[in-house]
Amino acid sequence: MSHENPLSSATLPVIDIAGLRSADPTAQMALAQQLRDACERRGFFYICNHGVPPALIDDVFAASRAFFQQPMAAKLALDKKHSPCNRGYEPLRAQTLEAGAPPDVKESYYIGAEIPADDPRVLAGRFNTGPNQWPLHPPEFRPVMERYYRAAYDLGAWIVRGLALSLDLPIDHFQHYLTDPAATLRLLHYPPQPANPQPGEKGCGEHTDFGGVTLLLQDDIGGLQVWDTQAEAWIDAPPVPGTFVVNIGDLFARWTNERYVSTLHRVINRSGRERYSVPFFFTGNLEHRVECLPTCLAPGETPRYPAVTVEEHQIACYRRTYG
Ligand SMILES: O=C(O)CCC(=O)C(=O)O
Ligand SMILES: [Fe+2]
Repeated sequence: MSHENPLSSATLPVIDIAGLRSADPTAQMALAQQLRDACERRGFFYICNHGVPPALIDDVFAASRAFFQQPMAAKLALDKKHSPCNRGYEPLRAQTLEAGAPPDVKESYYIGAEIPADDPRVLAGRFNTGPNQWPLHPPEFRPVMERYYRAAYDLGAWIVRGLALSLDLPIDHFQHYLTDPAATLRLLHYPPQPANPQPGEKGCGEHTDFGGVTLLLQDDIGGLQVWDTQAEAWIDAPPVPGTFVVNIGDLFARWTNERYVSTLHRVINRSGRERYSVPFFFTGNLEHRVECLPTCLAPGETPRYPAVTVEEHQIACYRRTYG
């Protein structure tokens, strides 16, 4: 698929989510309304007042830069190929998010919940479940990423609760999905777009995200673009200090029968500088069965997707983008 259409000047909304955690039902419902509008429109928005300490976010970027700036041999010692559960370093051009396009010009590092090798779920071979690979350099990498993983998980769970309210469901509707989450923290590093790129070559090919919601931190470089179906154009999602970019993933499109859209996006780093970003893919309990929500099926409508477990869905998505 190729969309070389002009850029739209439209902007994505910034939603102040302080009310969500307030335990004030009026504030929560007002917020649910804003989330509903943003999710029905484009499935992409910014959030501010999210409660994740700025110093922690700075530490995440600093540790990520320090890791990627090491010699290749040090990074390859932690190659994700050594991990049965997809944890660790992935070199440039290892993943192809856009079918038919050249591989993505990004390197990355995968981190998940730390689950010991003798845990019954690991012994049973659950997808992406197990211990992390932790680099020795920089020394603060592990404590920083573990703190951030918890903070991002907590925030993601609040967004999912807000989405429940936005769909006229009880705030704890997704409680089973929120237990034992298979959430993935990924560090990304994009070198500048090559001077003579292959046709269709990009930092990150156009794709939708696999999970429930994605919480994205980006540095000040820019390059993220979101496809606007109505305008048939790409919208820039520029860096906005103090915010996360949040987007709906495929699981919410399935739950809502596409009332909430899992929107195409891509990254082209035309800045001439290095770009760093940090997506947190909030994927939830692998055993949870995802099927059309009763509040998303009008009389006479049929579900567009068969029921699927989170695990089955994740396995299919990884297979598709890793050949
Ligand atoms: O780097 C970014 O800004 C976006 C990355 C992304 O879309 C992804 O990893 O799924
Ligand atoms: Fe994405």
